[in-house]
Amino acid sequence: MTTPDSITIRRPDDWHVHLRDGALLAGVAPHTARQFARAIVMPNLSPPMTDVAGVSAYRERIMAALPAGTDFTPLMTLYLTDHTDPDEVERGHSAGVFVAAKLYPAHATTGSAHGVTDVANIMPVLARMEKIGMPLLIHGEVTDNHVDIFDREAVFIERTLIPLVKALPGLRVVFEHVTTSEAVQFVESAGANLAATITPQHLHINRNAMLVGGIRPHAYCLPVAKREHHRLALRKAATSGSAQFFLGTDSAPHAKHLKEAACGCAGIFNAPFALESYIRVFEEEGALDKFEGFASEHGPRFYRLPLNEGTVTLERAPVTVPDEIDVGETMVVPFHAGETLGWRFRP
Ligand SMILES: NC(=O)N[C@@H](CC(=O)O)C(=O)O
Ligand SMILES: [Zn+2]
Ligand SMILES: [Zn+2]
Repeated sequence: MTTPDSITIRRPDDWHVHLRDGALLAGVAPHTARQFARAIVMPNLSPPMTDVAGVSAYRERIMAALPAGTDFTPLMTLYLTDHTDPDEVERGHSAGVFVAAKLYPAHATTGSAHGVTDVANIMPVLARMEKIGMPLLIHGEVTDNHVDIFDREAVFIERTLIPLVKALPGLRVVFEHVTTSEAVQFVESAGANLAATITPQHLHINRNAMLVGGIRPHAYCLPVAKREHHRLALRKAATSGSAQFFLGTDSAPHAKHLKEAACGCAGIFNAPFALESYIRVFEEEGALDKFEGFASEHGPRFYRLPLNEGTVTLERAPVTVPDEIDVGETMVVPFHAGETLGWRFRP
């Protein structure tokens, strides 16, 4: 229901999030569990989550880190390496331990050192995933030193995605955190087996936010924010009503001192005000009626999971995002730090 003062939607899910582990987990996970019924939890821990036992134990740690009575379901993922065994993938999927597997090109992003060096190495795994209907989630950037960092997503489409989709047309693929008009066009032209997640930061900022007036590490994530015309293409895709685009925050907290450093970490912590951030985009685009599809319907349909029961409400009210958030052991600077957003989340 949408009124001028509030909007109530089916409970949403976050289809791409980093909940971290160890000392950070208990400070980070409740922010996601407060807003979302379910979340696709990324496996790029140290060491990465590469087998059934590891993913299963991580799931237990997540549940143990949440306050008692929290109604939240982590949807776990497997981290693919050059050595992943197709039988292990199928075993974990049929046991319900992981719902999807994640392809990180080696050295593309945070925690990807053990990723895949060449997609050719995992073709038997991907063929098995196609057969059992298990989604493949992709960080879509090439890592070639000769390719400019702002072009790495577009080049990945040409070099890797197009051949992959051609070789395995039945494989269901989520192109994660898309940042370019090329990615939007590719997804739209690829058909129903392809979908994409879009983060709040890539809807709000272009690369100027990171580089004008000084270097701003808290606007740095991967894939890096691009030119304005790309941001506009992403806003159009997210608010279009197309079932191929859905919510995935890519909330990726790093300690403040690790971002404000000579070599700062990639990742933006947006979980605490994720829905407030997204809804502002839908409002600005005159597309509040498309918000529920993006946040609560397109994702579960692609993953072939039931839609959530229950609702959440966002009401118009000024909400100021704190400069820093204590996640237990350390402080993290959230996305929109110090800004006032126009909506308040009500569970
Ligand atoms: N998005 C990021 O900039 N960082 C993510 C990794 C990722 O999703 O690529 C992280 O784990 O920190
Ligand atoms: Zn990524
Ligand atoms: Zn991510």
